[in-house]
Amino acid sequence: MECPVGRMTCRSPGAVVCQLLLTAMARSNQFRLHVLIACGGTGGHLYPGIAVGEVLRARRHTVTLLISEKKIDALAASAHPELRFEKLPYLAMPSPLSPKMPKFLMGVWKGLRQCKAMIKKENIRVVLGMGGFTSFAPILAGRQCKVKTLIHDSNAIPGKANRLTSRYCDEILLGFGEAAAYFPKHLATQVTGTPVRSALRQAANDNKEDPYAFFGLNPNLKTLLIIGGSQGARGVNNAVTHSLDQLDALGVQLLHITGPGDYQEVCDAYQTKEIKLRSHIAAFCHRMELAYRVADMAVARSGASTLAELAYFGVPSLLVPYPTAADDHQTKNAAIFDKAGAGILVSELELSPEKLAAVVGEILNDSAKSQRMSQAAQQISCANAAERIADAIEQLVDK
Ligand SMILES: CC(=O)N[C@H]1[C@@H](OP(=O)(O)OP(=O)(O)OC[C@H]2O[C@@H](n3ccc(=O)[nH]c3=O)[C@H](O)[C@@H]2O)O[C@H](CO)[C@@H](O)[C@@H]1O
Repeated sequence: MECPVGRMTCRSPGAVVCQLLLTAMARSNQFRLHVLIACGGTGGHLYPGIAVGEVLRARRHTVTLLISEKKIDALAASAHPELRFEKLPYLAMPSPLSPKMPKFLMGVWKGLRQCKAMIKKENIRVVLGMGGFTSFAPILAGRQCKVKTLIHDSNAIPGKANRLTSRYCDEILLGFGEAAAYFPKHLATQVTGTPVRSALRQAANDNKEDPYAFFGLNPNLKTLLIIGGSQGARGVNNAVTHSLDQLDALGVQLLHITGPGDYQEVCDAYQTKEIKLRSHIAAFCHRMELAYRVADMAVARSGASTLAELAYFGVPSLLVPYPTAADDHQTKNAAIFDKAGAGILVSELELSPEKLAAVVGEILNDSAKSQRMSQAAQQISCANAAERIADAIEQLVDK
């Protein structure tokens, strides 16, 4: 662009101002980055990726989200037509001697080629991996194309894919500081928290929509939210359906999000129960912001995004870690909430109907306790995690 005062002497104040303006404009163009966010495979990777994508778009960067071919990815992406999603084959790493290994390696190779082509063609300058083996090929491709690479791990024990790719990364971002110990000591880590998507953050203080009316629930009753991660949790569903009589006796109403796989079975279990009349059962909920607003308490798995959201909304919780999660990371996630006084950790093995109802009653019938837990949850919330990750990306490019 030609400077309108280009003929002025270079020392004149007008020329200095013009130079400053041109530098600022060049900088802002340079700062319109194209960022590739690899975040498929599960809601726990996808939703934080979406949250970061939303902040980057608001800062006028271009964002492409790489997701897998799994149903949950399509379901989550369908609620975000404003974002660009591209698919990569889903890759779960098998054990080293498994006959599935050649297929996995072939998938990595294909993903690597696809990502490298995309990075070069679309002038992508940053690759952010949100964890899982769907991040593996994009991070390697970013490294090979010499663009900036970052990973974010939202669990207290990081996943295998992130541990492997960390050595190819310029920056390691964490949901919980506890995860730092699992990365090589010479690699620097930064705790950002786990991002919560904007629909949830905007709705936290929005009183325009009546969440009770949305679910057909009674605003005068205490509400127990039951949620088992993005794909539901059989262990949590079973524990709750076996406790319906005890929960009925507490006089609470239930908002039970079952996950698509268990929906029918859960509905059948409620069929003959009184409490069915005070319950809303859904296979999947696209309006989690409304669910958290009605929740006086939650019975939940301890996936990182669920925890970040419970903390954001200050919902006290009974946390039932997924017993076979990799390296038992959900137990370590839940232990952080338990220690902070934000949740109560009960293993799936210990969760009898009596225990479940006792913990629910203990929290919902004691308003001082539930208030303390709610405040403790809000205190450990990193409300601006998405902004912190976007800052880390911009600062890295600026280096
Ligand atoms: C079984 C397992 O290994 N799960 C892991 C998976 O997350 P997984 O997807 O199981 O669970 P998370 O709790 O992290 O995320 C669930 C997300 O799904 C959303 N949601 C859920 C149900 C619904 O009906 N609607 C909806 O929108 C929630 O708002 C939340 O954003 O990756 C996470 C991040 O590495 C880990 O912490 C979890 O341990």
